[in-house]
Amino acid sequence: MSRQYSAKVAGQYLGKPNSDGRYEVTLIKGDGIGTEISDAVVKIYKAANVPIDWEPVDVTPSLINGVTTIPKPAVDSINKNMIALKGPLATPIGKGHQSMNLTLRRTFGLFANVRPCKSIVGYKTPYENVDTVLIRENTEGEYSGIEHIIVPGVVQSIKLITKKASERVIRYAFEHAKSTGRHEVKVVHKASIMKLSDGLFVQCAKEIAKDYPEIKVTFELIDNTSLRLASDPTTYSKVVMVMPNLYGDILSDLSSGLIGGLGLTPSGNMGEKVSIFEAVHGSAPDIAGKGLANPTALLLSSCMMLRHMGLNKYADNIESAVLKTIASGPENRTGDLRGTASTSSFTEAIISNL
Ligand SMILES: NC(=O)C1=CN([C@@H]2O[C@H](COP(=O)(O)OP(=O)(O)OC[C@H]3O[C@@H](n4cnc5c(N)ncnc54)[C@H](O)[C@@H]3O)[C@@H](O)[C@H]2O)C=CC1
Ligand SMILES: O=C(O)CCC(=O)C(=O)O
Repeated sequence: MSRQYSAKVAGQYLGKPNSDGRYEVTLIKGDGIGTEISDAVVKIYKAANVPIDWEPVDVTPSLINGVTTIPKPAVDSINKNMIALKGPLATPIGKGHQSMNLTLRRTFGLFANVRPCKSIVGYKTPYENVDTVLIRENTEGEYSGIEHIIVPGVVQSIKLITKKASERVIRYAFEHAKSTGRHEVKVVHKASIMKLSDGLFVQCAKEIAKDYPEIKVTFELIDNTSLRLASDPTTYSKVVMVMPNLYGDILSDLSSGLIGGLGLTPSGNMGEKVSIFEAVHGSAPDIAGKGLANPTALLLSSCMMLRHMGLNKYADNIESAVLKTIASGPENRTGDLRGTASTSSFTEAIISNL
């Protein structure tokens, strides 16, 4: 029943267990539904006897010299453990501090955001056998945060694309394809319009592809990819998609919609030394505090994390229990999956299926 959500290709996990064979993992519970879904993960890990001790940290942002900054104890904990599980962090719209999600990715050089999306057996949607893998450049592009007011009523936002960041995420995508048996890397872009920025991304891919003659490389305009994903996602089943930041953000939400929504899709932010695993979704303020949140996406992200740490048997056990629970019927599913379960009754059902 294992779905093998794995992201083990970039920097290897260098953490070591203590003398009792246990690992320390930094836990950022997050905002909105973050506490509810993180508590579900902690409870399930305890029941599954996963040899992990959580180190919870606070990432409330502070502005130091006008720069959004992560509290030092959180930075120290992540640097020490080299691995973290993160709930969603809310970002104010059109004002306020910069995104802490992006700040974490930049601070720890988490250059590749791996977002797999696979149909859940037993939960029917109009799309069957979805099995996509999308890798999003995670440190620059449209999310560089370089914006100016030129004159009132005219603003400029700079999309920064560098050879260095493009090359490392594209190489990661080829390595990922190689290690997971996917035979094609599809570079998603809009170089017809952004001839220089996306053009550089495409050019880097053409160069790197020469090092991987066994992997086919193809190129597709982002608008075409959106159409084809919504028409027949199975054509992407043997493919690893790689793309600049914003495209990856949008296409991964679109992909979630194909299999039942944001409550289901995991991700891993991969760096050379540190990696942080989190759901694709945000803090869901519309359902926060109501016991309605689906913890599946964070749980599957944690399974990616366990496999990155080499703790595969625990990942398999938890993942199987989650999928079995969802397949067992609407009374054991949360409302986003047209079910009647609360976060806590869903969590108990998973525990009984471990
Ligand atoms: N990586 C992160 O931490 C991310 C954070 N955000 C932040 O989250 C906040 C809210 O953003 P939204 O646009 O509302 O997106 P969202 O992903 O929080 O919610 C979109 C819709 O999906 C539902 N949903 C999401 N996760 C769910 C879950 N686990 N179970 C059941 N339903 C779920 C929500 O109820 C809502 O209807 C914003 O402040 C945004 O900046 C958004 C995306 C990613
Ligand atoms: O911080 C945010 O709100 C954006 C995060 C984001 O782009 C994502 O995780 O998909």
